[in-house]
Amino acid sequence: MLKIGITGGIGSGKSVVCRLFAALGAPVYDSDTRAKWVMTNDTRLRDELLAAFGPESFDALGHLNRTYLARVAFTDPAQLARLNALVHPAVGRDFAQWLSARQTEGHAYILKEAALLYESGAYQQLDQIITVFAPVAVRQARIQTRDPHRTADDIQNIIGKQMSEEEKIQRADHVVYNDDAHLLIPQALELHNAFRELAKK
Ligand SMILES: CC(C)(COP(=O)(O)OP(=O)(O)OC[C@H]1O[C@@H](n2cnc3c(N)ncnc32)[C@H](O)[C@@H]1O)[C@@H](O)C(=O)NCCC(=O)NCCS
Ligand SMILES: Nc1ncnc2c1ncn2[C@@H]1O[C@H](COP(=O)(O)OP(=O)(O)OP(=O)(O)O)[C@@H](O)[C@H]1O
Repeated sequence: MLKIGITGGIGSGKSVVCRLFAALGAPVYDSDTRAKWVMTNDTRLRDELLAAFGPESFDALGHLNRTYLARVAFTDPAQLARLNALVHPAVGRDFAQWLSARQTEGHAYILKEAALLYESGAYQQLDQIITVFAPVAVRQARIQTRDPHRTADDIQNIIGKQMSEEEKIQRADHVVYNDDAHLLIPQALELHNAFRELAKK
């Protein structure tokens, strides 16, 4: 079973592309979603987050205070590094459990979606990497529509904390162009068929 990574900057369209692969039957692990799940449900990690970032990290109902953590982490590289150092290993363990459960289901390949595949080092455990590309202006417009609470500065702040699209394109095995100038479904179908063929070897 092939392990395929899919990455791309904020708003590039990773999740949309992953939904296409899911429609074709591929299991998808969404690191962003699972990161929030482990931050809320892994008691050891919760305690570490509370110790590192204070009681504001969670609301009275025990839900992650994402706005607070985003403000702390995305405006201070040292705090972001601290958050990543706590969260990424927990996501790595969670992914390993998810992956072992997929091994016996007969899939040709699985997808691991993560904005930070290269930055977190997670790419080293994967067979091939797809990066989803969209011009920064397209990405900013998409995020301002999807996340009205994020200002242009907020988005720029996050973009500045992620590897450049150019470097991701250089390092990736495949690029999906999600720039409003290329159709997505043919690109996903072509990769789906290529991975199925590769898995037979
Ligand atoms: C700081 C948090 C709580 C903010 O949550 P919020 O819902 O506001 O933002 P969300 O998670 O949707 O992320 C917004 C955008 O920032 C990007 N992003 C998320 N974490 C990081 C990070 N550590 N470094 C750079 N970009 C990041 C995502 O790709 C996304 O495009 C959350 O991003 C977080 O816990 N990040 C640290 C854990 C992490 O690295 N997750 C990413 C995959 S493992
Ligand atoms: N080709 C497209 N045409 C129109 N809207 C799109 C297209 N691709 C993505 N979008 C929209 O842009 C927004 C960002 O897409 P998506 O959530 O897939 O990006 P992402 O890379 O997963 O972002 P993040 O890193 O923030 O999770 C979403 O609202 C999505 O519906």
